Amino acid sequence: MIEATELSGLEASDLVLRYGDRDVVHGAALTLEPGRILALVGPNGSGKSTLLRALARLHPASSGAITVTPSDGPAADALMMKRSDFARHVTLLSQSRPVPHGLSVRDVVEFGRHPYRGRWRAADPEGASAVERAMELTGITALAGRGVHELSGGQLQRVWLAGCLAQDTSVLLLDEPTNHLDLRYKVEIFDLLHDLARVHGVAIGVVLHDLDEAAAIADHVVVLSDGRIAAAGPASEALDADLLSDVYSIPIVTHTDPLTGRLRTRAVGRHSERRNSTTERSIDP
Ligand SMILES: Nc1ncnc2c1ncn2[C@@H]1O[C@H](COP(=O)(O)OP(=O)(O)OP(=O)(O)O)[C@@H](O)[C@H]1O
Repeated sequence: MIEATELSGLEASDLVLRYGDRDVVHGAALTLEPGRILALVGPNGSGKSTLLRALARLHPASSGAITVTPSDGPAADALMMKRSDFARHVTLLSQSRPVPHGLSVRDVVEFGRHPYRGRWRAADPEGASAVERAMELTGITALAGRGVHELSGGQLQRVWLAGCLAQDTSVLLLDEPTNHLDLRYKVEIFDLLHDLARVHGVAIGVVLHDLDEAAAIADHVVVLSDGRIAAAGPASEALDADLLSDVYSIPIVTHTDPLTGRLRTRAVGRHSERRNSTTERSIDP
C-alpha cells in the first residue's frame, strides 16, 4: 500500500448479504477508486460492518458481484481470486480482533506480509522494510518488542493498522479505525488516510459513526439504512438534514462551518435547547 506495486479499486454490485435466512444487506452497490476515500455511515445495525467484511471476502455474498479493478489491466472477479492474490489487493482493519498471547508487536505487524510469503515462508525481500515503514507511519516503532497483550486499546489499534499497511495493498478497508484512539492519534490516523489516498493512490473505504469526520475526510459518503443505500455522493449532498433525521430517527440539523467550509451535523436531543438557554442566561447579565 505504501509501496503498492499497482493501483486498483474495488467494485461491488447488487450485493445481498445474510445471516442464516435473514437478509441484512439488500442489493448494495459501491465503488472504491484509487486515490479516493469513501465513508460508509449509518445507524447501529444498518449493515456497515457486514458490507465491509463482504468486500474483504470475510462474509459470503448470497448474490451479487465484487470486482477488483486494476488501473492498467483487466478487472478480476474478487470472489474467484486465489486467496493470496486477493490479499495482495485488499486488506481490512476490522472492528475487533482476538489479542494473540505471546506475540510481540513486530510479530503481529509481520503477519501482514503473509500474502508474499507463500506456503514455505519463501523469501520476502520487501518484507523487513515494509514492516519498519508501517510501524513508523503508525507511531509504534518504540513498541516493536513489547507483547501485544500488554498494550492499551489505542496502541493495539495502531498495531492492527500497521499490519494492514505492511500488507502493501492498493485497497484499504477500515471499520471504525479511530476507536480507542486519543485526540492526537485520531487526527494522525485521518492525516495518514488522507496521505495514503492522495499521495499513494490507495482506494479507501472506511466505516465511521461520526458524520462530521466522514464529511471532513471522504470524497464520497454512502449512507446505509436498514441494509439499503439511502444516499450516496459528496458529503454536501449525501448528508442531507431531512434524510439523516429520517435514517437516524432523531432531528438532525446541518450547517457549513465558516472556518473550514465543511459540513457539520448536530443531532437535536430533548435537552439541547434548554442547555443553550441556560448558557445564554448565564452570559446575559
Ligand atoms: N453474527 C451475526 N449473526 C446474526 N446476525 C448478525 C450477526 N452480526 C450482525 N448481525 C445483524 O446484521 C445486521 C447488520 O449488522 P452490522 O454489524 O453489519 O451493522 P453495523 O451497521 O455495522 O452496526 P454497528 O454500527 O452497531 O457496528 C444487524 O441487524 C445485526 O443484528
